[in-house]
Amino acid sequence: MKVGLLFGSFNPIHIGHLILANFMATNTDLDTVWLVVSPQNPFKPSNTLQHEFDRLHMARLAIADNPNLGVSNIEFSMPKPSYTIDTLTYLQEKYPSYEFVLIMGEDNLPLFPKWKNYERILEYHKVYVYPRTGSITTDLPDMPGITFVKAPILDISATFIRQCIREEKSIKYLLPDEVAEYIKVHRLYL
Ligand SMILES: Nc1ncnc2c1ncn2[C@@H]1O[C@H](COP(=O)(O)OP(=O)(O)OP(=O)(O)O)[C@@H](O)[C@H]1O
Ligand SMILES: O=C(O)c1ccc[n+]([C@@H]2O[C@H](COP(=O)([O-])O)[C@@H](O)[C@H]2O)c1
Repeated sequence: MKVGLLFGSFNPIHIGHLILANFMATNTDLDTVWLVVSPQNPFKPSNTLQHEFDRLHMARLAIADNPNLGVSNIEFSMPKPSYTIDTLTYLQEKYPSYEFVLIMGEDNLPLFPKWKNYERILEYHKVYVYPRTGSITTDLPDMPGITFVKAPILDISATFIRQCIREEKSIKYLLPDEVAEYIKVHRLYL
């Protein structure tokens, strides 16, 4: 089984993540895509970060009706911040017969050479990159094993959604209704 792993803060999950993950699961050689919710990205401040259990719950709500996608909370029981190489190693030990492919949006690529043991990630795993606006991917070191997937560009981000909520603007259609309702009921991101 070939499993794509989309690591992210999902703060909150939005249709960009969902279209990306579904596209990878249905238009590439991947059998399924798991969204791995990271408690703490080593490179991101935590001041705007919603509690990890809220982010996990929203991710589960968002993919509930999609058999192509799964959600993993594997990093919740691992040391923080969440280093992807450690999670990949752990998952590979847990599921030795699976092939794990790392999925990322193009915006993550310029900083990828600064990730913990990124060369080891490339040695053991393929990486599929989804295009994203505003990403500068020139002057990167030669990174074999990276595939750029041709797919529709989705100009949407969690930052924009958090800003809409703060400014009391509508977030309808930017994320699934169930997630919007959860955010409203629990008064998140205000
Ligand atoms: N619209 C998008 N197009 C392509 N990739 C995306 C998009 N949104 C998120 N991703 C990718 O999904 C993964 C998780 O992203 P993340 O949870 O940080 O979302 P985000 O919208 O970038 O959040 P934020 O705005 O808070 O930085 C990353 O690899 C990111 O590049
Ligand atoms: O392993 C690393 O050194 C590393 C450095 C930066 C980011 N990451 C991971 O990349 C993922 C993308 O994060 P985010 O916040 O952009 O959704 C998230 O799972 C982080 O833990 C991992």
